[in-house]
Amino acid sequence: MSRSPSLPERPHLDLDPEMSDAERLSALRQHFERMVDVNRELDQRLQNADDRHAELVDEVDQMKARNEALKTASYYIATVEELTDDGVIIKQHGNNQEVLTEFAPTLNIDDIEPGDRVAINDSFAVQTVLDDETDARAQAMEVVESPTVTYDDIGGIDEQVREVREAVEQPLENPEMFEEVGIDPPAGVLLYGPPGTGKTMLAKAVANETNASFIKMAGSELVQKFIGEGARLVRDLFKLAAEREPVVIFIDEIDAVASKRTDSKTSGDAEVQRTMMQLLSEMDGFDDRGDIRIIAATNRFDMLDEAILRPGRFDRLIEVPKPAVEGRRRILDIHTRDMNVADDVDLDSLAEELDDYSGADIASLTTEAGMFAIRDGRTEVTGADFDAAHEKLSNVEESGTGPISGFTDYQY
Ligand SMILES: Nc1ncnc2c1ncn2[C@@H]1O[C@H](COP(=O)(O)OP(=O)(O)OP(=O)(O)O)[C@@H](O)[C@H]1O
Repeated sequence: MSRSPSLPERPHLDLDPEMSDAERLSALRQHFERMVDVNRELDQRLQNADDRHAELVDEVDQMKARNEALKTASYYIATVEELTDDGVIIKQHGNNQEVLTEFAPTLNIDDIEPGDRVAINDSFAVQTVLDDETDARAQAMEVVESPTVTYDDIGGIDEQVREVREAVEQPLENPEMFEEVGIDPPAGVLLYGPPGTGKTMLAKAVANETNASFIKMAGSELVQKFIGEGARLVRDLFKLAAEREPVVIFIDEIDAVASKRTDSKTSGDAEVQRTMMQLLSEMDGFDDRGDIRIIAATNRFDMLDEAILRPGRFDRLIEVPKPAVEGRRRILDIHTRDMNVADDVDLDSLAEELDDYSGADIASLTTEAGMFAIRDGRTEVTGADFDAAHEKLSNVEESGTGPISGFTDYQY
């Protein structure tokens, strides 16, 4: 803060008793003029201080207004259910409480429809209609117009690729076949198996090969990140899919929203249940959804609620295991095809050694081997680099500190 400048010096009147009257008069006149100057300066300063005071009062008023606005801005979020003659029925997010309430007079009732998200104050009166949910949607869903993964990028799970193609590709490309034969195509495909075995890749590759868009939603995020919004986001997911046909919907970690019912009645469980019920109801209305195929994935098959496995829902189960030795060899091929690999690298014996490695582990191994070469200032990756990478990843396994996905014991 700046200090105010010191006050002007008070003029001093020095009258010598020896002075003549004329000299005295002149001294008094000069003194008077100096006093007038000081007075003028003080006046000016007073004026400045008044101006500054007015400015500060203005600032305080603005801060008060902003503070008020901030206080009243802590609204709750609700969804409009129905507009009635007696008022509007809203449902609060989080606790699902239904309330008959009214709109703030500033809102135009004609702009509001059932399904709109609104902000409500402490007395439940609707204050604002919120924008479309595109933000939450964008955060909760990964949308890829045309994924680039192809079946050639996936190794060691040929049988699974074939099954997924049959269940997902056929209904998208030859729907008339199913009509002629008189059967419904599988509604949903559930891929289950340990992490990092290529489940996501498989879903992306199918979308790519059928020129479909790919929309991914992670079950865990629905219940952890978007608390209270899971059911709505599931509804949005299917709405968005309908806008983008043909499309492959991929729900990763479906166990997070579709695990067996527990006895506890905590609100968290209730929220998960609501999300699952929404998913089931969307899937049940699937017949007339046209070019939408749905694939889910889980590492925890044992946890799944049987309700989601009923016919018409996820009725095609495909296990995606860790690759056997030939699969590992193929995955090594895939992940080294763009690498500058030295002649001494023996991928056959490496594949033998990588027992229990998932596809993702093999991808990490090749990257790690490349890093060893780079650290050494080489552009060619040698057998020793692969050995060093293997040893490093095995140490990670022993210390149990991951990132290696395949080394955790998952029950599936
Ligand atoms: N079968 C495979 N062939 C080639 N690469 C693979 C294979 N499986 C995994 N990978 C590699 O591992 C990465 C992760 O695989 P992906 O995300 O498909 O596994 P996931 O089974 O979906 O895992 P999670 O269950 O953890 O979601 C891929 O991007 C790829 O580099």
